[in-house]
Amino acid sequence: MRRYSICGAFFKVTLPVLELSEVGFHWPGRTRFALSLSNFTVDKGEAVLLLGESGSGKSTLLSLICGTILPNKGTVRVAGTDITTLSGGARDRFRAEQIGVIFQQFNLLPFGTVADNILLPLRFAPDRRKSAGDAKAAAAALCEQLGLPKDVFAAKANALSVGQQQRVAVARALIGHPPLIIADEPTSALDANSQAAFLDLLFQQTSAHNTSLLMVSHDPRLGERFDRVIRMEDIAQIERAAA
Ligand SMILES: Nc1ncnc2c1ncn2[C@@H]1O[C@H](COP(=O)(O)OP(=O)(O)OP(=O)(O)O)[C@@H](O)[C@H]1O
Repeated sequence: MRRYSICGAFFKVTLPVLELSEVGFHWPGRTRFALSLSNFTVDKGEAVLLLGESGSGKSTLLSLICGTILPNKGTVRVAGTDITTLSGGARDRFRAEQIGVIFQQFNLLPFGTVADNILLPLRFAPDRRKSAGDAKAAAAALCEQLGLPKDVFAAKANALSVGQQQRVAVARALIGHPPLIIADEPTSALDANSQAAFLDLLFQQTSAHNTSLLMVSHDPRLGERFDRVIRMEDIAQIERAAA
């Protein structure tokens, strides 16, 4: 938070948790897809749904936000830090500290236990570990809040149902309260009832900690649950050269 003084009166300004400015990106060696985006922000505690057709660059944008790829130009600020200025290793550590990621296929360690999977990001993120407090107890509490039975805590991830794996993926993203949660189509494989239940769980947790959420989906019906709905074409220009 910054404080500004105008005519002696102080105003507090909360910086966005995410801010991309004047970003340009194309995949190395590929000239057929280029993304440019002048400005996009997500505020603290805001839940934003990002819609877009297949191939419109949604996952590419999430990768730029997570710093797994770098833009050719522009800035990507997460919690006030321009991640394009960080080295590869520093970016990995920064991501582990600041961003909880829920992948489409959950990306759990299949032979790791539920506890191993939930605690994984804390291994690379000492500040997030501190903020989790007693990490094992925090993981167990998240399991309980997310409706995972106690006896699954020591089970291997590959022995869980899809719904249980999804809850583990949510717990892994939430542990230690990172300021930003990124979710890439986490509900695409679910029926309508399970989608609603998943969003209930996610919103309960993000609201409790004023966490920002950016979720990608193909499904505009989810929009009513979010503070803001945007389409890729509203925020980015995509150039697709002919083959
Ligand atoms: N690792 C990669 N290397 C090269 N090109 C890629 C890579 N990943 C995606 N692309 C290309 O970038 C473009 C946008 O793909 P992206 O996956 O970001 O779209 P999307 O909107 O997430 O699609 P979907 O909804 O189908 O997941 C496509 O032309 C795709 O072929």
